[in-house]
Amino acid sequence: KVLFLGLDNAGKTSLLNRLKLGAVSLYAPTTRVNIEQFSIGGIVFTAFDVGGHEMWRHLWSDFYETVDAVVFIVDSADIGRFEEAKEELHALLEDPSLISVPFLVLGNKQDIAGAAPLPRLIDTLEIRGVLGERVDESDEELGMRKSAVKAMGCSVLKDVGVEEAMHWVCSQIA
Ligand SMILES: Nc1nc2c(ncn2[C@@H]2O[C@H](COP(=O)(O)OP(=O)(O)OP(=O)(O)O)[C@@H](O)[C@H]2O)c(=O)[nH]1
Ligand SMILES: [Mg+2]
Repeated sequence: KVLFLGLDNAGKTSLLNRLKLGAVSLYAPTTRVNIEQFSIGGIVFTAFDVGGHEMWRHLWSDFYETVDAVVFIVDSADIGRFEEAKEELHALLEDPSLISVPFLVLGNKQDIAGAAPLPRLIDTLEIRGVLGERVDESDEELGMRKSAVKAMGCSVLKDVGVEEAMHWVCSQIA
């Protein structure tokens, strides 16, 4: 079970359809949640794609208990919303019920000219200190994590980096 989270317009529903159907089209903003199944590398995934609009974010926590991985998707070109994305991401990383859940931070929309490259995204989201298999216990804020955190870039639209991203997720839950 994998949970797709991130701000509205980040590309969660596009990723879901890329993985399930191998194609993307245009989707209305998600209201509540889409749940779909697909299989990758012999693993059957149930993906929960929860609406990213502020109106739906209170639903995110309904899924924390059941998930094996979180994919947090960021629109790498929407620089004006990095602060908001950072706040939501850090709240998730610090949530006690997600402490043993691996996180993939996915810098989507790398195809857009002017999109923040991955290293810049990592710095802006202030996640350099949590990346890795296991977090340094001395990190005061985020040092409680017991699972891996990884950051990768991709373009769901162009289908670049998506397979690699899901490989990493598979490696964490298999
Ligand atoms: N250029 C570009 N656009 C993308 C990419 N992925 C998604 N988009 C576009 O981003 C917009 C939002 O995509 P959605 O998948 O609907 O976003 P969402 O995260 O599900 O948004 P909510 O349902 O509101 O939470 C759409 O116009 C997509 O076509 C990408 O890799 N590159
Ligand atoms: Mg959506």
